[in-house]
Amino acid sequence: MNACVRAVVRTALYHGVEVYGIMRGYSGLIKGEIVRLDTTAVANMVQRGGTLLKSARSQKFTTREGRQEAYNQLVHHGIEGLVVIGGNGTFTGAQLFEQEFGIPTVGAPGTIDNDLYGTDYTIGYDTAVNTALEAIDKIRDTADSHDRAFFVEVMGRDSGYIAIPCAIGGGAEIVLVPEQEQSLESVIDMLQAGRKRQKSSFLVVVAEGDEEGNATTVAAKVKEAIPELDVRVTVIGHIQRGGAPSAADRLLASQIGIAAVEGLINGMHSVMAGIIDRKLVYTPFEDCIKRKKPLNQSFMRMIEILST
Ligand SMILES: Nc1ncnc2c1ncn2[C@@H]1O[C@H](COP(=O)(O)OP(=O)(O)OP(=O)(O)O)[C@@H](O)[C@H]1O
Ligand SMILES: O=P(O)(O)OC[C@H]1O[C@](O)(CO)[C@@H](O)[C@@H]1O
Repeated sequence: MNACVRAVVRTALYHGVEVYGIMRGYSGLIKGEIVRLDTTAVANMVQRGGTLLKSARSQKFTTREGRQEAYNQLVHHGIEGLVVIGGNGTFTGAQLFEQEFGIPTVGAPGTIDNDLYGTDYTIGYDTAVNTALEAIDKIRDTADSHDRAFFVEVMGRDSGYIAIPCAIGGGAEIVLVPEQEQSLESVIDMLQAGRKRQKSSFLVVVAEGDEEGNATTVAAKVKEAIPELDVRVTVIGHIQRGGAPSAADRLLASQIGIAAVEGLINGMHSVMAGIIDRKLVYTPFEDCIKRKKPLNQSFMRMIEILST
């Protein structure tokens, strides 16, 4: 996020536009936690994880009264346009806010989950995948030397975008994702088939939102069905949300930050800046919120082939 904030600030200043940072998202907007940002405020930030603006959820912004207070703060500070970084919820709020109060807003896709329509990748996703994969590589050493079956849970809320590259890159036998139904019986069958082929260790990547349950639940059910299997569970957790951003994320965040500000300056509003097939695109919030980014089915096939 920091790399995106930095790009937004520097682009605005480059075009002679005054820029303010709003602390803690809509919550800080309502409370007037608004600070003027100059170029030094974002110096030494491109390589840092997290966000200097902090992050918070705001129940109050979902109410008309809360949004009125937010608007009053913008008027008070003379702010005429907004760049919002976030996911579906952030854009839903921004769209409503713009409809009610006419403040032009451009969005930047900021979530590790990569589940946003209108961009191939979201800011933070590549870093999260690399972090999870690094952990999986280490887990594999134990799986291999101790002949164990590891069930590794990765983040992604209701999506399997993090799980899939982790499964392919981590050499997993099975991946469980919310977008695709896969019965527990089929998981058990695949593990049994592997055992018949004298396979001694297994890696199953489970997206946290999978229909069959989280990694702990799935592992317990598998253990019940195959008691001989030495089963372990690892939940990778919030380390996926932090750390220095990858090169790809720094580049993406910088491109999007520039595009968001230049979009606003050029009169765009209620759109999200994204990159599709390496090209900059602006997608209406309406589509980002309502449409689903389809899962690449060829990736699922790859896992099946590569685990043979
Ligand atoms: N229906 C809505 N109306 C008004 N504001 C909303 C609405 N939904 C969400 N928001 C505002 O947007 C904020 C961010 O939404 P949310 O918590 O869903 O995160 P997000 O942007 O989807 O990112 P992520 O879930 O990936 O962290 C909420 O705290 C809330 O203030
Ligand atoms: O830190 P919290 O509030 O528990 O949220 C965790 C969720 O946020 C994300 O990290 C990003 O949306 C999801 O992958 C995860 O389900």
